[in-house]
Amino acid sequence: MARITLSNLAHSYLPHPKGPEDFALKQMDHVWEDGGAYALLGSSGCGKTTLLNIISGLLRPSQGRVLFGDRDVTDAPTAERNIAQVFQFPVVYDTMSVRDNLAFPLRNRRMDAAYIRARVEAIGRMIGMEAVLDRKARGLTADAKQKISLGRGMVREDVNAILFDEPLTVIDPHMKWELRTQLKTLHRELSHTMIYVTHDQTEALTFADKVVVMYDGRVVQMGTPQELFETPAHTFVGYFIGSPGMNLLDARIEGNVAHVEGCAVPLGAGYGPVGGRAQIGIRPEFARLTSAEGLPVRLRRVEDVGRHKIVRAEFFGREINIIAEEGAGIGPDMTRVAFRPDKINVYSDDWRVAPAGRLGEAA
Ligand SMILES: Nc1ncnc2c1ncn2[C@@H]1O[C@H](COP(=O)(O)OP(=O)(O)OP(=O)(O)O)[C@@H](O)[C@H]1O
Repeated sequence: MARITLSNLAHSYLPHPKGPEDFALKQMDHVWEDGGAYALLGSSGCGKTTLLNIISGLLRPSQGRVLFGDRDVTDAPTAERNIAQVFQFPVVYDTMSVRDNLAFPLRNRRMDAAYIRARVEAIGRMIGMEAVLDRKARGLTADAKQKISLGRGMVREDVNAILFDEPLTVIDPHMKWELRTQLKTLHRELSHTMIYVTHDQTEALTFADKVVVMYDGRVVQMGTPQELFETPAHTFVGYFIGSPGMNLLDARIEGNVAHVEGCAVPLGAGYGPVGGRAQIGIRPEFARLTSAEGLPVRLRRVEDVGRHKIVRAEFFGREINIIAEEGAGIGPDMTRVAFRPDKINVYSDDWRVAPAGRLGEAA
């Protein structure tokens, strides 16, 4: 197992890139700590697969170095990197039994037969296929075949890292939850470095200890699910994570007050001058409808989604979402929305601005 360092890395698929827009991965430095469970989260086309393929050696970066521990592997082929990779669609040998498919990476490395038998049975149990180990893979559903691919990715205990590229796309929703939980358990048992690529925030937040969010070829934040929720470093993180995402409003910041369309919104901290496009960001969970204080809004609709309600309101042509308790009464006089000051984040040109000091603290 190894710590993986990406140093001064960038990648363009073009032979002669002219500017940043020609790079699928913009210049980055990033470290994946040994034994971490990471999710790599971002929307389609942001560079997740490119990054994964550079780590596994399927792709050589056009700039920068890849280190496993202290070893520079930038030019090392995939086979030398000791990486297991699970792809979006199943890769199984149809003519082999489930057992032989699972045993394949171990037999390749000439492991002891008794060890292979025990290990394959343990993995078979983990993916819920112990009863069909001796069946041929041919004729199994796509779902079952993908479970074999997952099992094969995890069968070796001696790999540097396991990379999963949207591995649950073809798995049915119930099994998805179960496999994700099992992957997490397996991570705790084996402490492999695992990098799990997904564009699904639920998958990312339930699997990973640290979520790496990518946007437009860059890592915009690495953090725990709680950090991504409470202090999104970039407006994309605020918008992409959460359901609905963070509310963003253009503002002028003056110390501990944000001025939004002529209304003063108290902030939980003081700020120095905020340049560029200034915005405040507030999660719908920390906004509430009131009749007396806050920004004047027009209620558009209320969606009952089980444990809570999502209130869609409008403020000067922009949507503001509010999450209200299931039993909350929403009367016709509730035409204002107030924010929890300590939960408001401030952004300058999409990047979070650190407060100069919390209220009540020395700045
Ligand atoms: N082989 C390639 N040749 C040229 N451009 C490519 C190639 N592979 C990817 N790209 C481009 O690089 C950018 C990043 O693609 P990548 O597949 O890494 O994104 P992704 O985040 O994994 O997306 P998805 O979730 O859709 O797989 C995209 O603009 C894509 O069109």
